[in-house]
Amino acid sequence: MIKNRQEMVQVALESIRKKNEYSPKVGLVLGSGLSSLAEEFEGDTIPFSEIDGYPVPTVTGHSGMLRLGPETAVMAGRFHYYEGHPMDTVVLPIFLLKSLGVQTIILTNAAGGIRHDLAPGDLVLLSDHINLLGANPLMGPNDDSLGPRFPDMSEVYTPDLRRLAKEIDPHLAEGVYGAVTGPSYETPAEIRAYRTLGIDVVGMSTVPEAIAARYLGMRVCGISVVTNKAAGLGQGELDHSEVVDTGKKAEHRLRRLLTELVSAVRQHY
Ligand SMILES: O=P(O)(O)O[C@H]1O[C@H](CO)[C@@H](O)[C@H]1O
Ligand code: HPA
Repeated sequence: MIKNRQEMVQVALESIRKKNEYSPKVGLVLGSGLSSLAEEFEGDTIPFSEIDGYPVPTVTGHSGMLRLGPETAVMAGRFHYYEGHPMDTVVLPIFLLKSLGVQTIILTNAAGGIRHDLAPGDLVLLSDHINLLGANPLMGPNDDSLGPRFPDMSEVYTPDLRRLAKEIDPHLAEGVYGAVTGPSYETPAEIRAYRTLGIDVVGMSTVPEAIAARYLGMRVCGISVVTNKAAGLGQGELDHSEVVDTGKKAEHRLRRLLTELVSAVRQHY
């Protein structure tokens, strides 16, 4: 299985290297409705369809492009477990970013707000996560040359990066992200249960990527855009088109945070 993943990385890397030779140190993954933020970062745009062996996102709001430049590699779109991908594919972008030279990764997502003070449009800096996916991307044989069999997860979201983000946006909320499989949204009873577990925002991504990135020794920053109040807390039904629309509306504040965070990271490390 591991060989398979590393082969996938190698094949993808070779096709990218035919297009350019950049080795940026900062990587970003853009969640639902956030793909157009890729244009903020300098680089060549490589559609996922031109990366050998790479899948194409099936979810609206994920454009499916890599923007690869001298300073940043931006994945505009991601692969979710609920799309039917194996975990190896869900975290393929993270292994690929690592092989491109990325040392610091900023993971963004759209999420439902569970904590009462969180409203649609708010940004939440992730302080920690709870994995409710029932799977871990590191299951299977371990390649000790990449990372340890039992990687520590006591500080997944690098404190230094959280401090830098709070300096840029002092009003940034912080919270715990809970990852569920989806694709059905949660029931109100599940949301009440997740609140008692200590989950502040809920979504269907990010955690496998964060685990893989820590395993590979990267610094990790996670940022959720609250696109809706979680099930049972707001009015009406949840709808992915509203998630995408609200994500787009929050782009202005996120744009500033991401661009300034990237420059702070470049100065800091
Ligand atoms: O986490 P991202 O990719 O931003 O997407 C979020 O939005 C979708 C649900 O509306 C789910 O895929 C959820 O995880
Ligand atoms: O309410 C939600 N639940 C799960 N995933 C989500 N992604 C955006 N909003 C949500």
